[in-house]
Amino acid sequence: MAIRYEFIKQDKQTGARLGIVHTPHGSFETPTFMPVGTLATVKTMSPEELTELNANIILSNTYHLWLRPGHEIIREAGGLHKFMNWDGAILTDSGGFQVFSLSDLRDIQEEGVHFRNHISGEKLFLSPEKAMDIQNALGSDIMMAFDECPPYPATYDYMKASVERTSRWAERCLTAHARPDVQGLFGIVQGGEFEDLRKQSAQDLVSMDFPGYAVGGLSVGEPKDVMNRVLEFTTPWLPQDKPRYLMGVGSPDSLIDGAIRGIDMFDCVLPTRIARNGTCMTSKGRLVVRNAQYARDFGPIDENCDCKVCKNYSRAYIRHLIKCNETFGFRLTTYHNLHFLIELMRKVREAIKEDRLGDFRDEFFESYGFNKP
Ligand SMILES: CO[C@@H]1O[C@H](CNc2nc3cc4c(=O)[nH]c(N)nc4cc3[nH]2)[C@H]2OC(C)(C)O[C@@H]12
Ligand SMILES: [Zn+2]
Repeated sequence: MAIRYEFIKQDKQTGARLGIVHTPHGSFETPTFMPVGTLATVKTMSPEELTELNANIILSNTYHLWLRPGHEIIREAGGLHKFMNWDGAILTDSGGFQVFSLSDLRDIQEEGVHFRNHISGEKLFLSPEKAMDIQNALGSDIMMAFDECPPYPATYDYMKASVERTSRWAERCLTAHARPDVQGLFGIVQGGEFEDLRKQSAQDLVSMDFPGYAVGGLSVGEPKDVMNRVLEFTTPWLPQDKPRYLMGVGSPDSLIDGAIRGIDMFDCVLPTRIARNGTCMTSKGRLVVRNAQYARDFGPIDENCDCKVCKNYSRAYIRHLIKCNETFGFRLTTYHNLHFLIELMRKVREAIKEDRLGDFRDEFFESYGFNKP
């Protein structure tokens, strides 16, 4: 079996679950946060540092690797694990979202999507079969079905037609899947904020019996209360014995609120992206370390953090590096932000074990400043 989910327990205070996902490249406890490595690298981090951070699964991307360096090169290299020297688990997104978020001149047909390469401008075509061929070449442990992530907001009629096409595309992905023995394929639930369409999408995909399910079409600009409401009426339609993955979600409050609503896996570019402009996540909220107020601050980014960055480097030093555009500065803020989110998910799992995730949420939100009006 490529991917197997082991349900361990549900938190008594909330809908959060403790589980383990087993993959051909190792097992990991859930809920978990997955660092994003779009171009076969989690920007500025080495595989050894990712292991040191206890990152056991990372993301990469069909669309981006198809364009550069080309999936055939990665196939010849022996697959993505070998190419990037990463022996943990890898999940690849299918390109569905990237085509819609990065490219213009999109023409969506039943067969697939015609669009323009966002780098060279050349015309390209991506279909369920092509997306599966690329992911088969990459050899990721978890592959995503090729779907449409509709723009937010979208009309009911547009969303209904899109959900029905995404379900037909999911069927085609299952047919085109070459290695179900070593690669797990997740279906992606769509439907926007329409409860009946989310139910229809989930039921369509569950009837195809995927080894795992993603909730797509969120973190696309909708307010957080809309995301939370959509999760509340979507996750109950997903099987308890399969992993649930909320795509593109990464702020600390959304991770906790997603876990509370039954989500097991999360990914987002947020921690690594904001690190590269000198913004850090801390137990007291965001800290923009490049700001002048930290020029003579010789304390750590976060005095409640035990990461090697907070143990060995000061805000003043990191601010200096960032201001001088020194790569090492971005490595320090990235390492700390990834540690912060990975450590946050460890605390969430601990709270589930002790049936107190609701209390943990209140304490964390208070400290981080989310409850401030
Ligand atoms: C907060 O970071 C911004 O928000 C985007 C992440 N939000 C997101 N929602 C997603 C939905 C889907 C989906 O429905 N289907 C497939 N296949 N993949 C998806 C990937 C997704 N990622 C980041 O993407 C950009 C770079 C636009 O800004 C970031
Ligand atoms: Zn730290």
